[in-house]
Amino acid sequence: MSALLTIRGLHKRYGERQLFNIDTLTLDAASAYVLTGVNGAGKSTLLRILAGLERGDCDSFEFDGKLLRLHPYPRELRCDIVYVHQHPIMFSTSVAENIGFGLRARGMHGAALAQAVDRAIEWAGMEHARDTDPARLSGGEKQRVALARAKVLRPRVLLLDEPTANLDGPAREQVIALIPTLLEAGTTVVMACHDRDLIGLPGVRRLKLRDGHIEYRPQKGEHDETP
Ligand SMILES: Nc1ncnc2c1ncn2[C@@H]1O[C@H](COP(=O)(O)OP(=O)(O)OP(=O)(O)O)[C@@H](O)[C@H]1O
Repeated sequence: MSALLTIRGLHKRYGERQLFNIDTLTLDAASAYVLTGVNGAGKSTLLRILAGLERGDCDSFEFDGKLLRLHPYPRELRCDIVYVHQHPIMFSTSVAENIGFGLRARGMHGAALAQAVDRAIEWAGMEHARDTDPARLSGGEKQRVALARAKVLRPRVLLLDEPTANLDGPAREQVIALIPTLLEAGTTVVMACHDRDLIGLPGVRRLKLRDGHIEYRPQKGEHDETP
């Protein structure tokens, strides 16, 4: 496995409070991780820093073999690293428009755009709501549209912030079922979560944010049983 992203000395402060000071964070290409930690440990903040949505400082930052700065955040990384919020915000247009928005912004149009949107809608199982205003969707459907909207951009890294939070029953299971297909596409996926079913997905490695540091944990079921 080769490292896609390596950050050394990643630190974040809010005023006097040091939220974390991570020696080394390494994400391999085409790999899946869960990021666990107690409420307030800084999981969302870490993902948002990696996506350039929040400022973080570090000693060195390497992505795909290139040494980059974390701040100001490199423009080209916005295509490669995509963050999906646990309560995604969408335009009050249609599911199809929302999924196509990022591709249009990148210059795709015509048949290629229509085909990519169709495939993403099918992948998310949202054919029934293609022309529906996302405001009318259930929480699980919104999350699936948000995943499709991110996947269609074909990022190298997808950062999912509590993708199953506030979902239960079939809605939760449908979202969990989509995750392995993201991995098959060769994307590196990092999921901040407390969901044992996500943590237990085959091949998913565990990172735990504790006391401001990252602990690399064995995969579920391999060496220990701690959550
Ligand atoms: N803009 C901000 N200013 C000051 N403190 C902040 C700010 N944003 C987040 N925090 C604090 O940083 C800490 C980490 O927040 P974060 O949302 O990253 O944690 P988390 O591990 O994702 O928590 P949860 O599991 O509850 O979602 C929290 O104590 C939060 O209150």
